[in-house]
Amino acid sequence: MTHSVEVDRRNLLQQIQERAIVHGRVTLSSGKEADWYLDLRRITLSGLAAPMVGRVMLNLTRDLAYDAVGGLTMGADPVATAMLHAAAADDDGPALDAFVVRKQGKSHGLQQRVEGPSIQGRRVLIVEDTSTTGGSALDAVTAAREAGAEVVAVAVIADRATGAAERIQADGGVPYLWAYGPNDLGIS
Ligand SMILES: O=P(O)(O)OC[C@H]1O[C@H](OP(=O)(O)OP(=O)(O)O)[C@H](O)[C@@H]1O
Ligand SMILES: O=C(O)c1cc(=O)[nH]c(=O)[nH]1
Repeated sequence: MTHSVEVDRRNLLQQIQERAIVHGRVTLSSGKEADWYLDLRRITLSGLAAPMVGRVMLNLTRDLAYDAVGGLTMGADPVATAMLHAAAADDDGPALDAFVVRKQGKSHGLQQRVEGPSIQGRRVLIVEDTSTTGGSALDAVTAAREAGAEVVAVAVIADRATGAAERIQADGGVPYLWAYGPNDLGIS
């Protein structure tokens, strides 16, 4: 089956608006306070929406050359695997591996921080479900570089327009792409 990028983008946005936006006072990962929250796990772990996430994120990053995708567990994990499956479903496109960056290195087993097929010497994309300060994505950028990868960019489903773009570009030295911003989501 072929999928229209515009239809996917529209349908995914509708899913996010209907199911993931939560209004109310919340404390964020960074310790900052906010008046709204995006629970994108309701989207990336949805059987209906996850395939759209994969296709929209592949399309968003179509001009970049990379062959593995991952980020800081756990928000990034279903984004990366959605992209892996979307790439696998496309007979014309190249295969894509996924990887998981642990929040801390493991102290037993192989004691790795980055799990999955080796990313050493490979061009990789760092993903997130959403970014606020960009700190989680930057943590993953650093871990991927320490594992020997070349990071080509960071891409997120939804950006909150709270400084992540500037920080990732300045401190990470890579482009930052997002599929939807607050205006798209209807939040200001
Ligand atoms: O840009 P930042 O300020 O780093 O915030 C964004 C991060 O916050 C959320 O994860 P959270 O830390 O809640 O952990 P989780 O992925 O384990 O749910 C989200 O999935 C991002 O990883
Ligand atoms: O900054 C965060 O922690 C954060 C913001 C948001 O909207 N959604 C989320 O899962 N985390």
